[in-house]
Amino acid sequence: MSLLELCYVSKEYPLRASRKTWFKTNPSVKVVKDVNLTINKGECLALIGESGSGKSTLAKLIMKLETVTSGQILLDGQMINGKQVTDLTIYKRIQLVLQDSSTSLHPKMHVEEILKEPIHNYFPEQMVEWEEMFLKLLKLVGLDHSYLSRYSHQLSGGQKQRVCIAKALAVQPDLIIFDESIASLDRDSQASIVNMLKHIQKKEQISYLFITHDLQAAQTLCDQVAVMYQGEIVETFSNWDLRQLKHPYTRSLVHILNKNSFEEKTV
Ligand SMILES: Nc1ncnc2c1ncn2[C@@H]1O[C@H](COP(=O)(O)OP(=O)(O)OP(=O)(O)O)[C@@H](O)[C@H]1O
Repeated sequence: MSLLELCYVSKEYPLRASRKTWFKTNPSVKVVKDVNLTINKGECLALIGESGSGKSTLAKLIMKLETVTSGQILLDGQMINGKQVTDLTIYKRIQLVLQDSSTSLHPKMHVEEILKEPIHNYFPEQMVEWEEMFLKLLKLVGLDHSYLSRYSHQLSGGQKQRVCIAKALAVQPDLIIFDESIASLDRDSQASIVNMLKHIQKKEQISYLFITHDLQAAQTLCDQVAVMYQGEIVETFSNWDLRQLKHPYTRSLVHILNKNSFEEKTV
């Protein structure tokens, strides 16, 4: 059953920031082109593609951080890219975890306050049980209660990402978008967070849109992969068999992944 559907979604940016007049329109560039994409309930979809192919723009369009030029974004069949839907309604159902957690964590708030904020905003009636909720959230992301009193500068990169994930989970969303959320971490932290996300997804039945350059992580975590190339979704697949992939760009990516894992095994 589909949770999020993108129907012919496009985004154009003006090439220059000049003013439009009656005799002249600004030239624009289309960075997302008629994208059709579905994320089912409880599914994890990876979005891969070369730098500049439009992946983050797509995430921003879903989160209403950018306006759609044309097309529709539907959540449970309801259009969410119109003016009538408030940002709060969207953020209650969809959360975004970015690569650079330092921008998402207030430097003067300790972890307890960071986690309290979404619970206070979205579930004020549950504030009485907040202590229990914090501990559950921290446990889900592999941290213990001793982290509640720490400030973000007292956390490692991996721990900061875990707190950001806990903050997103506090809202009890249906979908979490991870935009290169583990890219800045070392290999061990990446593997550990990918395993943790897999565990959380199975336990909480949340859907993920996992934007990444890391094909190995996508293979471990995701049920389906969508490939973006120059603003278009050129292929969607669930079988990593090179012979079944059609687009040359996907084939070259998977070929490199297979070669690297063969070399790792033979070292
Ligand atoms: N506000 C903007 N104004 C004009 N062009 C923009 C704007 N934001 C993004 N772009 C352009 O849109 C294209 C897609 O950018 P986007 O950040 O979505 O790519 P991406 O696939 O996420 O890349 P990466 O993997 O490097 O993060 C790029 O060519 C970028 O320069």
